[in-house]
Amino acid sequence: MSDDLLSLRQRIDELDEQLQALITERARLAEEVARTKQAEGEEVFYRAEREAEVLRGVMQRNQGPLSNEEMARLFREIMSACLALERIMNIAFLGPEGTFTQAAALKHFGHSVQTLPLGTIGDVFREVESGNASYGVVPVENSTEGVINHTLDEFMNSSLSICGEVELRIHHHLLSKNPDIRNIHRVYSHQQSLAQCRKWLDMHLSQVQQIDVSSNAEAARLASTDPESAAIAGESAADIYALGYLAKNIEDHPENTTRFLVVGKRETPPSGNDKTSMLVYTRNKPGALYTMLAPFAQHNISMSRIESRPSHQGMWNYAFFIDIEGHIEDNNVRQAIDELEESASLVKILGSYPRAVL
Ligand SMILES: C=C(O[C@@H]1C=C(C(=O)O)C=C[C@H]1O)C(=O)O
Repeated sequence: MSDDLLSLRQRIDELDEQLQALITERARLAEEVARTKQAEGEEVFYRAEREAEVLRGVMQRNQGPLSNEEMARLFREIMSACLALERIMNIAFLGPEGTFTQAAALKHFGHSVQTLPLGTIGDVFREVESGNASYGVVPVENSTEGVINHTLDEFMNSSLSICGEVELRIHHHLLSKNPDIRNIHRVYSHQQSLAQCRKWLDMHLSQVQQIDVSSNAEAARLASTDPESAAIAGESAADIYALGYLAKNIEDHPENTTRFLVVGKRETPPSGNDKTSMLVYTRNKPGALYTMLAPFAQHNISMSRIESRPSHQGMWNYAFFIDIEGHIEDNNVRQAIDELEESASLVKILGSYPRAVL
């Protein structure tokens, strides 16, 4: 080994030692925070708003060469490990193991949590409501396929609050036990993923049967038992079921992103850069939508999403899911909602939460 390389490695060793000592000191402080919370009778140890603030600080201070996201991801894991000293959290998600929802849960909470796979979006809500899981993670919209109605509908009857959002770039791969694409006769995947790879499938596997199954992870499991088949799924499913890659990143839109929501029992205080989601029921009368939206315009509040769903409460009533910028504790948001309550049949605040950092 050259002297140059040797001395560089010595410097790295010294830095690692310092880093490790600092991480240990940080972990001790987190333990002290836990004792303080306990002494103050606090039951909730996870603080979404504080974590968002820490991660934003990391990104603001970063000057490269690591990207902001890479640096924040490292701190994400340090915080996750520190929080696990206070309490190991159980995170319910739309399973099985290996779904994108699990990847979203780990992206948001880091890897020092326990993830609990559940069969349906409704089960995720029930498990958090009953207290068996601390938080739940469910998909809410995809940039190519649109909104996930099951999730929106659950909010109509649930008392849970949204306490976070996660955005995940979705990359689909063609995975199989078989090394030769010419031997593939069936492709398994969730119907949304088949739709997201439609052009690629038409071009490369137009003669092959497409089988729509309950999740991408289930597709990967099936492909692991059937060597004449392939699955369209993500990287974690490939790892879990030991499948090889026949083609990578086969999604039609490279910017394909899915947004997930984190639900819990606690309302989240302001983090300094927040969003608020609400459900607004209106009567079907002329100008209802216009009247509903006017307070947001008057108070200079940006709206990032509006979706309508049948309210299931009388044939002509609608429920609108609205996301705005700002926190319910901000004056302008509070005022706009007070005004909105005068015209709408019902306004249900689903939660104010930090805008996705990572
Ligand atoms: C240490 C705390 O508890 C948890 C751990 C955090 C951390 O490691 O920075 C931040 C927020 C909490 O989820 C805290 O509340 O400050």
